[in-house]
Parts: sequence; structure tokens; C-alpha cells
Amino acid sequence: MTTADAWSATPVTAVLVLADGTVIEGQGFGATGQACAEVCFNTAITGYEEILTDPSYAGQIVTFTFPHIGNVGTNDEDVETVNMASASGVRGAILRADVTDPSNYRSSRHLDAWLKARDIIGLSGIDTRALTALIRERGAQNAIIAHSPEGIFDLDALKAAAANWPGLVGMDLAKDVTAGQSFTWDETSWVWNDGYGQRQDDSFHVVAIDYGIKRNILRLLADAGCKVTVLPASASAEDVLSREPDGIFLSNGPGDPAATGEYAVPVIRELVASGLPLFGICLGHQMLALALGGETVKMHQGHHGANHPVYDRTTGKVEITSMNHGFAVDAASLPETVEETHVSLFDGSNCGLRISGQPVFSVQYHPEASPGPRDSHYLFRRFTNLMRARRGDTELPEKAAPAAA
Ligand SMILES: NC(=O)CC[C@H](N)C(=O)O
Repeated sequence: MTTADAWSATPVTAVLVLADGTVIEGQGFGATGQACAEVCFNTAITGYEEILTDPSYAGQIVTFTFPHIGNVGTNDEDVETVNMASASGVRGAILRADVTDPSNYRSSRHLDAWLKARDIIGLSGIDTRALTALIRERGAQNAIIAHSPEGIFDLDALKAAAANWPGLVGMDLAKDVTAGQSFTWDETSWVWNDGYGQRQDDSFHVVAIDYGIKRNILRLLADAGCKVTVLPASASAEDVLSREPDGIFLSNGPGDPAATGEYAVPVIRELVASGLPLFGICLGHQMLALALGGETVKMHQGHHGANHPVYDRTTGKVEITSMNHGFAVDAASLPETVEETHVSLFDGSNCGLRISGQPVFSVQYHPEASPGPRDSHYLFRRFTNLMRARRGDTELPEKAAPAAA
């Protein structure tokens, strides 16, 4: 496949080399050097900064199907990693058009400089539609991205590196992105005020285990009335329970959920046995399924975007969701005590579960969005309602009242 075209009739300064030897040439931006990872595509039209700072993308290179990326620059507020300067996430960004100068009042930095500072390699000027079609056909690809301003590439070495990269199956990356120490969080959201913007109830204490947690999850937990203690991925059940939480949260994160089987999954099993309300998102959902005796599988191309329809079997409603996952829970593997609550309307894959008769539930998608639609914010209220019920308080409506004008 050759991708140099009229759009990018300039010297080749970056390449993407797939494990099968395919070489895709374009222009480099951001960091220089090279990085092996899995290439996926994301169909979201907005929110590139949130996507590029979602720790769940560690070990991956994101191809944006939307052609204009970078035109609103970057800022400090839209960063999703808890550690603002963290470089341990996405390995590369692939764009159709070259990054233009930012034009937005919130911008404080050009995407190019911002990527450099975060050690993320950029490749632009390629036919992203062709690459997306290739991934759809053959599945997410192992690859190497390389940026050399001098345009010097050892293609044989790059091909060998891409072919030898082991791939995400079996790779535990949560341990690389988790915060090294515990911290507390009580900052509410400021961008979205959909009625949860004011703290509803200060008295819930939630312990969140950080496998690569996103800021907006923490903000929405705070909006829903929780004071959050965040513990590293290595936390034991005793570490969690000794904080006397009202509820437990399992975060999103990168890598293969099954690769966390030696440390996180047994801890989650013990936490489920505690009987406390428990809520999991994405990697947290997958690890909960494993803890309950289910299995996870690698998907063909994964789900990465901000317009994925999901059916909530418990209410009969459809919500449009943000997604970012390459593994999925095999619903058929779940034991009878576990109910499938949500399914993808794109491919029928599992998108949620709960334990019958126990305050434990999780979803595969990202209800905190960031970027994406707000349809699923109700799940944070569903979580606090489980904590309310446990202490005998009346439950609050899941749908927030519209924000005052
Ligand atoms: N966003 C996430 O938590 C991703 C979970 C997991 N790493 C996957 O790709 O399926």
C-alpha cells in the first residue's frame, strides 16, 4: 500500500510499518524515535486530547478517522491522565491532515509541541481511510511507528521489530500506568453541569482502584457525592477494606485483562465477597467478569469511538456511548448468578453485567465519556443509589434534573 499522494507531496519523515511488512509513508510530527504498538482506529470527531491522554491506550497507536486533528490545540483542562505530565499512554497518533496552528480560546499549546513533550510520535498525511479499511478487514495490527526528521529509516529493522512485537494478548500494562501511591480526590466537574454538577451528598467514601483511571471518572464520582480514595493497582483487599469504604470502584486501563489475573482478579473476588456496592468500568468490568468466573476474548478490531449504541436490558433504553476497548467479556462464559445488563447494538457484544441480588455491576463502555455523549452519566447515580440503599436512604432519580439556565 502506498499512501503518498497529492495531499502530502512532501518528503517522508515518518513511517508506519505493519507486522506483515506493509510500509505506510507520511510526515512526522510530535516526538521523534520509534515505538512498537497495536494500531487501532478511533472514529470520534471531537476530543483528541482526551483520547491521547486516556491511559487505556498504552501499547496502542491511534488512527483518527476524523481528518482534522489538532486545530483547537491543547490545554491543561482536557488531560485525562491523573498525572498531568504522564507519558505512559498512547504510543502514536496517525492523522490524515497535517496539524494546523491552533485556533481556540482554550488552547495553550500546539498539538505538535504537546506531543513532543509527552513523547508521543505523530504521523500525518496518510490515507487514514485505507488504513481503517485494512484494520476492519484484517483486525487491529501490530506495528512500529517511526519518526526521523532526516527521513532515514532502516526498513528491514523496522519490519523485524514490528513482526517480533508480542502484541497486546497477555500483556499487563495496568501496572505501568497506575499511580505509584494513594491519593484522595474531591474535585467536581466544571465543564458539564447536567444537574450532578453540585455535590449531592458528601458522605460517601469510595475507594477506587487505579488501573489507569481517567480524571473524568473521578470528577463524576465527586459530582455524584463521593469522596474518593484512589489506591494503586497492586492494592490488596485488606488495603481497600481497611479504608472502610461505602463503595468500591474498579477503573478502566490498558492491556489484556487476563494478564492481571495474578494480582488484581483475586483481589476483586475478595472485594465482591465483602458485599459492598461495587462499580467497574471497561478494564474494571472485564476483570470483574474474570473474578466471577467468566472469560475475556480479544476482539477483531475493537470499539474506539464516541457514537456506539448500547441497549440497557434493565430499562429497555438505548444510550449512545463512548468506547475504547480491544478485549471483551464473553457473555456465554458468565455464570448463572451473573446477568448481562447491556449489549452493543453494533455487534451484540457484552457491554455490562450485574450480580443478581448483590450491589455489584459494571459496564464495558465509558459512561464518563470525555470525549463523548453524556447519556450514560446515570450509572454514577446508580452506584450511589446502591450505597444509599445499603444505609437505608431513599434512592434518588437516575436522570438528573436539567441544569438551570
Ligand atoms: N478502556 C479500557 O479500560 C480498555 C480495557 C482493555 N485494555 C481493552 O482494550 O479492552
